[in-house]
Amino acid sequence: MLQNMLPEPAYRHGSIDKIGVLLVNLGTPDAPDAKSLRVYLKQFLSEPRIIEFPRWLWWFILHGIILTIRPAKSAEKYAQIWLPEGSPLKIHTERQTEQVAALLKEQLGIPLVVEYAMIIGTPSIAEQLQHMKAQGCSRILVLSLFPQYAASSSGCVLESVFTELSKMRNIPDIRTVKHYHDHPDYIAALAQNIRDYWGKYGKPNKLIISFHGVPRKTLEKGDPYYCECQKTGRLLATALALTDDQYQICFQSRFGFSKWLSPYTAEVIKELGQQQTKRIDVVCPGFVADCLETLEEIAIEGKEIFIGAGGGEFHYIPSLNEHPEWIKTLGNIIQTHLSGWMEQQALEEESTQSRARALALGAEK
Ligand SMILES: C=CC1=C(C)c2cc3[nH]c(cc4nc(cc5[nH]c(cc1n2)c(C)c5CCC(=O)O)C(CCC(=O)O)=C4C)c(C)c3C=C
Ligand SMILES: [Fe+2]
Ligand SMILES: [Fe+2]
Repeated sequence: MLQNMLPEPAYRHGSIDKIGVLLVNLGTPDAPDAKSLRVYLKQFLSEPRIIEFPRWLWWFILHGIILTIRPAKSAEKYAQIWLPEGSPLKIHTERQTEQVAALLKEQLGIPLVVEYAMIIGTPSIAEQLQHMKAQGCSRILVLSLFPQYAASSSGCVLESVFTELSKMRNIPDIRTVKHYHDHPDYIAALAQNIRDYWGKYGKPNKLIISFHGVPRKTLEKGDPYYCECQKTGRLLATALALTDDQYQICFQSRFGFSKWLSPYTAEVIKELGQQQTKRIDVVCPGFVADCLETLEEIAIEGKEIFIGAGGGEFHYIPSLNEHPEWIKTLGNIIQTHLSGWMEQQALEEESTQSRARALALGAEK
């Protein structure tokens, strides 16, 4: 449909094309207030890959109930974790992007354009793809920052990317990373982060490995998310040499009344509290940046549940954030997926330079 194509920057002969890397995370509200939360939740909960429910019925539930109650309640939660510089999710994603860009520049010696985008809110995937094209990127690698693939997380990233590409006249070469749940470097970074924590604060009686939940129905419909979470959890426990009774995998953040993946983190924590467990540590390997779901739901609410039920010490182990092993891992995953492109880029640069030299010689004569 030609008339729907987006305007294109003018084609320039002989310009050196660049390679771009786009890191994508979920997105976060602009401020911890009810107005910003309303905008954020409306966009989030209108996404068909997040809410698989008949559209017309959902429209009434969303506008009639959820968007009248939830924004104020969620804003109060966000206010408890908001940093002076802004939302933790955004701050960590920005820092990860800057740090991996610096690492790749040092390792590869050729300039890459490294940006981040969000599924919900800003900067959007659409605007960042356009921005990268405007900077001359003719090859773009999109890395979904969710380690485990779910239709509602990495699936959303891929759909947004392909929708935006479908509107372009001059479509860049594109590569995508949909998951890396069992990548040895990711598992090693998670294990190192935990060992660093235990080195400072000692070890718990049990390690709770908690992932964001999704509706149970999605597993029955073929979503690999549950199995990928189990595999990450198992590999992590093996890397830490934990026995079966020293760890438990569970799922948090249930939304609504339908069955979600289980066991539910809140119930597991409560039971361990009731059994008067001396100490539990919770880690959330599905979130590579700390956010509302880790800092509020686990570190604040989870702690209240455990202590309230009679448990002893509760520790939340921070996400990978800017851990050096994680930045190295990101760099390694990116480099693996750029294979072939780097060599092509070097050849193109060489031929553009020799053409420029030949033209300059011709002009001298
Ligand atoms: C309503 C259904 C939801 C599905 C399905 C879902 C999947 C899903 N989400 C993440 C990661 C994050 N979710 C975050 C917040 C959040 N999640 C939902 C609902 C669903 N998520 C809501 C309504 C919210 C908003 C907060 C609230 O009102 O409770 C966040 C935190 C964002 C932040 O700003 O800090 C993350 C990250 C994954 C990985 C996932 C599927 C696997
Ligand atoms: Fe979520
Ligand atoms: Fe939550």
